[in-house]
Amino acid sequence: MNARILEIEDLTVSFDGFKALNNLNFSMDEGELRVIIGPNGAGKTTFLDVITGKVKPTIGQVRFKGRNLRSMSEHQIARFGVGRKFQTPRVYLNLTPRENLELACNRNKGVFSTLLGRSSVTERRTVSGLLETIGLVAKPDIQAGLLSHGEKQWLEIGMLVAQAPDLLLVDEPVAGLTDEETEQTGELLISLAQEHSIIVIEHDMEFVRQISRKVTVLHEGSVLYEGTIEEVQNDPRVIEVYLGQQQEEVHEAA
Ligand SMILES: Nc1ncnc2c1ncn2[C@@H]1O[C@H](COP(=O)(O)OP(=O)(O)OP(=O)(O)O)[C@@H](O)[C@H]1O
Repeated sequence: MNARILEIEDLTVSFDGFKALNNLNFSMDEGELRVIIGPNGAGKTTFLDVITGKVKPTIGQVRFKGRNLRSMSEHQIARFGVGRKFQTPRVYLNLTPRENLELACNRNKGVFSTLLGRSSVTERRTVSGLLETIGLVAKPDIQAGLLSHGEKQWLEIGMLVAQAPDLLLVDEPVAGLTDEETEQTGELLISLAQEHSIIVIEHDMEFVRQISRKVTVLHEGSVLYEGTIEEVQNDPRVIEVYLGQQQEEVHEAA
């Protein structure tokens, strides 16, 4: 059995008395690719905020690699192995994909020395490996601003991977992507899951079906249900609070 990478016990986060997370319990093993779904306001973003240290638990604890994160700053937690990908890509648009990845590989060595100096052979090999992983071998030297939205997302994922995080948190990676880009993003995350533990928050159920092994459903700040995608889709409570509403939205939009 794999070791636990993340263990969350009795976690409550209150904002002025309102419980965004309410006595939440959660755990995942090393090497898992876990998808988290749930209606708007369920607490998904707050859940990621607590893992990265942006928000501290009001009650309860988050243990990552066996260590309670309470006393650690956001920066320390990032260095300890938690990488986070936000919804909007945060890449340097005026630099090329190769330069963006070089910066990420050298983040600890200082930005200016990287821009001015030559990268070492090892770093170049790492960068070319990353370009291959994220499917940008054909476009290493164009301005990142000219990449499609999906390609920018992959570039940012590559920049996170360059930091070799143990746990990768990915917030709605396929919002606004084409069907083809969505599928390629799924393939990328599945391939990364061989070396990293990954949590993905997503609303796109087609995408969830593509990538997921185990799905956690959040509702009103707690775990409502956990299971395979088939189990989740057939659970009456999940249908009532989330999937049923999604169906209605699709019909209304049609
Ligand atoms: N800083 C804050 N102060 C007060 N309330 C907050 C704060 N952050 C989040 N909340 C509230 O906590 C609840 C959970 O919010 P959260 O953003 O975590 O949900 P979510 O599941 O990510 O929703 P969405 O899918 O819409 O992004 C919401 O009701 C939100 O209004």
